Amino acid sequence: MALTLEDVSVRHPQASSGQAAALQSLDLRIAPGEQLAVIGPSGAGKTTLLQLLGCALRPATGRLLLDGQQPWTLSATELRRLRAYLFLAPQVPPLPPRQRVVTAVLAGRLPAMGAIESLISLFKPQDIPAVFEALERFDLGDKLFQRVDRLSGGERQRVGLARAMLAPARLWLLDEPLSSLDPTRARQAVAVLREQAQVRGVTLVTTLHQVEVALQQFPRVIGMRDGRLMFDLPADQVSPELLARLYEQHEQELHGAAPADDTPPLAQAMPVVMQCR
Ligand SMILES: Nc1ncnc2c1ncn2[C@@H]1O[C@H](COP(=O)(O)OP(=O)(O)OP(=O)(O)O)[C@@H](O)[C@H]1O
Repeated sequence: MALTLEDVSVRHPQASSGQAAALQSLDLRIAPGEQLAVIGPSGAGKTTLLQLLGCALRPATGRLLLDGQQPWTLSATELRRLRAYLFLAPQVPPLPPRQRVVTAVLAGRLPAMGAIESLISLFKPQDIPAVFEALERFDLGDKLFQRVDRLSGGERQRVGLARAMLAPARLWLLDEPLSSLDPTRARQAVAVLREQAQVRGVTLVTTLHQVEVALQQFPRVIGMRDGRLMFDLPADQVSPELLARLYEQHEQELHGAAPADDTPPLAQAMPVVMQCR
């Protein structure tokens, strides 16, 4: 899927009137099948950018084009059809705690299913081999029939990523997909995601706090700060000076520490958006 942003600004509906726009005058072009990482300090607008691309938030000004179409000018039916091709994975996957892993992963297929098929899938999982294969890619084949609430945070996050393998999407938007993974698992997960995106011709945009992973494993890296694009470069052209400027006054985030998060634990565990419909 091709993505174009022309002078786009975005405001969160809940933002106070004095609050600056979360995205400001963004111009961006992403070709079909491209893979890129978005980095920047906490509050830079990375998640907002994914929400915009996933049609969860609409531009306040400017134009967003997905495969040449302006989603917000489409009819409700056409928008729903377009959203079926978008896979937006939040940092904390919204997995129902009592659900079996197999059902949770199959939920990735829901946008391609009719109502009756969806219901059947909920009670009698279909195509278990495809789910097993998806889980195996993330080293989770033995968790197929495990309950979601018996998984560790890292396992849950990988189940959320395995969902992408079942989704009929042409655009994967992954928000901090590695935040609960150790460095080895993180690298493996990125390798799987990149390989599978390439095989399927899927465009892949991911936000990352791990700057090293972004630079070493992605061909194109976007640096954001204060809702603006600071740079958009091939990874090998992102210099230490650029990074120092991007993370000025947030140096601990550049050097691997997760940003301080004062969100209460319950709110962190709340589901956000997995599939835009
Ligand atoms: N629901 C919301 N209502 C109002 N303002 C919001 C909302 N979500 C985010 N913002 C604001 O929008 C700006 C961008 O936030 P965003 O979550 O996109 O940043 P981020 O780069 O993803 O940060 P982090 O790395 O901490 O996840 C911030 O100033 C933030 O306070």
